[in-house]
Amino acid sequence: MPDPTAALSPAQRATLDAYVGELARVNRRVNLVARGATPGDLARHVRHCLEIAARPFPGGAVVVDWGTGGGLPALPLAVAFPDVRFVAVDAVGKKTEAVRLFARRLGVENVEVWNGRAEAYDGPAPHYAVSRATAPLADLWAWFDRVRAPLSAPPEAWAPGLVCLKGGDLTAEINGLQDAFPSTSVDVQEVEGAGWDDKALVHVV
Ligand SMILES: C[S@@+](CC[C@H](N)C(=O)[O-])C[C@H]1O[C@@H](n2cnc3c(N)ncnc32)[C@H](O)[C@@H]1O
Repeated sequence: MPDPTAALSPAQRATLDAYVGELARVNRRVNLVARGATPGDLARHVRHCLEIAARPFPGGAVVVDWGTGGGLPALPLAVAFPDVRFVAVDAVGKKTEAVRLFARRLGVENVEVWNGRAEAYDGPAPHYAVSRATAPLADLWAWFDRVRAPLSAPPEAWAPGLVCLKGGDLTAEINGLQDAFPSTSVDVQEVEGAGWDDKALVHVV
């Protein structure tokens, strides 16, 4: 797949660099990304999340990030798509507070946070869900399907649905999804990993 950062402006790159600095600083006291992650590791996490930018989200769309942790992938995507509204969801208040702080410090105005379990989400109705390293596909889809709003997207954009980064053997996960939701269809593309296992970009509609 092409370099997901190629289309970013110098200002967007600078914001992402500043985000890596903020993540590194706060990760020392709040466990946002793997303990001991270096700034180089964190930059690879950010780049990995931008694989989701392979296709755009339409302007004005609402995208929910299930289990955002320190803002991954919501914050890098909010920088890449400034006219899309991202809602970063996490059950852990310290994490959503950190994401709120990052967004304020970086001047990223199109990401908001929702603290609580995804099963109980009652924030803005999403047209899309994104996620990385949070839950099996069947859970991610169930959370999204309960609250989703319809949207007609242009052909170059992601078709409304779930776009997530996954690793390992996906066969059991896809079977579990399609047992629970037989009308879903799944597309899997291999993407560059970043030294760990999350090498598939999975799109569910
Ligand atoms: C392994 S971390 C991944 C964080 C981030 N997506 C990343 O790629 O760095 C999983 C996150 O999902 C959150 N989480 C897990 N289950 C959740 C649920 N049902 N509702 C909300 N957040 C959840 C956890 O609190 C944790 O922050």
